[in-house]
Parts: sequence; C-alpha cells; structure tokens
Amino acid sequence: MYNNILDRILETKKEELDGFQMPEPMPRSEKYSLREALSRPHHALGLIAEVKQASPSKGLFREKMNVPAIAESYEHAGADAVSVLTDRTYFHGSAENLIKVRKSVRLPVLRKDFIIDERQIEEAFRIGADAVLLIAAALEPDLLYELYLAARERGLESLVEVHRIEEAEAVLSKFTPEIMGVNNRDLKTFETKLEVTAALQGTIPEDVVLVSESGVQSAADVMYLKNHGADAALVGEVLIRAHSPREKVRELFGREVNEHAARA
Ligand SMILES: O=P(O)(O)OC[C@@H](O)[C@@H](O)c1c[nH]c2ccccc12
Repeated sequence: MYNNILDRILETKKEELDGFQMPEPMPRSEKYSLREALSRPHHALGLIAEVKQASPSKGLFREKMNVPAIAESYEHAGADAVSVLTDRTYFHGSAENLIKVRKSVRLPVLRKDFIIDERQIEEAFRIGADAVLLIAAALEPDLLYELYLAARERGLESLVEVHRIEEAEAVLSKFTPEIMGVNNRDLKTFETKLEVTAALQGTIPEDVVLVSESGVQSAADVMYLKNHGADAALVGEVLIRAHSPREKVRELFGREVNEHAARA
C-alpha cells in the first residue's frame, strides 16, 4: 500500500487539510534570516536544533516537553536556528509549539511539516515562522517551485530537502534554492547514513547553504559533516533526549569541533 512512510504521512496530511482552519495572524516580531544565521554560525558547523517530541521510526522521545525551556537552552548553547515539528499525528508536534518557540528565542524559526498546500505557507507566516521546509520527495518540481515562491512572497525562506541526487537535480533544473537540506534518513528503512550528505555535496552548488539532516549522534559526526561539504546540521533526537540539551550541543559542536576546524 505505501512504499514508504512519507506516502502514509502525505495521505493523512491531505485528509487533515480537508478540515483546515486558518489561524489568526500573530503579531509579527522581528524577522530572522535562516540563510544569514547559517552563513555565520556560532560554531565551526551551523546548527539547526529541533523541537520534536516523537517520530514514526522511534516513537516518543519524551513524555513531556517544556518547549520554551528547550528552545532557550538551544539558544544559550549557541544554536543558529530552531526547527519545530508542527505535524501532530506522527510527530506529536503542533502550531502551538512553534508559537511558544517564537516567543522564547531571538533566532530564525523553521516550520518543519509536510507542506503540500499554499494554506500551510500562509499558516506558517501567521504563527511566526521565518522559514518553511519543502520536501522534494513529497512534491512535484512545479508545485515545489510554486510553494517556494508563495513562501518568498510572504518574506519566508525555504529549506528545500532532498534525499538523493535525482531529487536534487530535478529541483536544480527548475531553480536554485538559497538553502538545501540533505536528509540522511532512508524513508523506507529509517536507517541514517551521513555518507548521503557526502554523496550529494558535488551536486549542490557552492553558493547554496547545505544543511545535513538526521542521524547526528556525536562530535565525530559533526566533524565528518564539516569535512564533507555541510555548512550546517539539523539535529533532533540526541538533543531532545539529552538531560541537558545545552550540554549536548556543547559536546557535539563545541570546543573539539571548533579546534579541529581551526586546524583544518
Ligand atoms: O532526529 P534526527 O535523527 O536528529 O533528525 C532530525 C531531522 O533531520 C528529522 O527530524 C527530519 C528531517 N527531515 C524531516 C522531514 C519531516 C519530519 C522530520 C524530518
């Protein structure tokens, strides 16, 4: 029936959109640029730290999540941006979580969801997101480009996510996003291999900010990505599971990685 989890998620998303309610616009605070933040990161490798309570592959990461406290600890640890899952069904996310993060940090906030309809872009704008995720595996190139333009019209940036070279080439044959994500997670097996980022670095143009997503577990992983073309990493599970997200960021992105980069 589904050749991967994404097909199942997208079917649910389409049903959810039938009952879609557009939220009232939040008062917009300052606009933060994700591209700018990732172009001059606090550490040797940029960091988008993720607020994600559960996932289809791993289940629940935490019973309860103090979202403002987690977001603040990310900011104090030197994250360059915060990614917030707003998908409710499979990730226990919510628009409310994004609003809480928006109110807690002075950083770019990325809306992480399965966006297939312009109404979700308008919603992202209204709840205070600075950027949205657009998943190439979920969108035909024309629709992906339309949603990218719809985001840009609202002053929102897009992180265009690919899983393999063919997807990247299909996107790049149409337009060049300012920020691209390489998702190291195989949507069929849920296995993550950081080599996926290394394999794609030659395909993604130099002037595109390259974010490696998923599977980062250690400082060695961060150094590997730094040495294989990534400008930033998007990290969720290890941070959300950590007793102290702030300590975990320091362990993964801190001194050792900065010293290594300085020597390189
Ligand atoms: O928890 P991890 O392995 O650090 O992965 C984070 C992030 O990359 C992952 O949550 C993700 C990447 N792309 C997505 C698209 C939808 C939902 C989730 C994602």
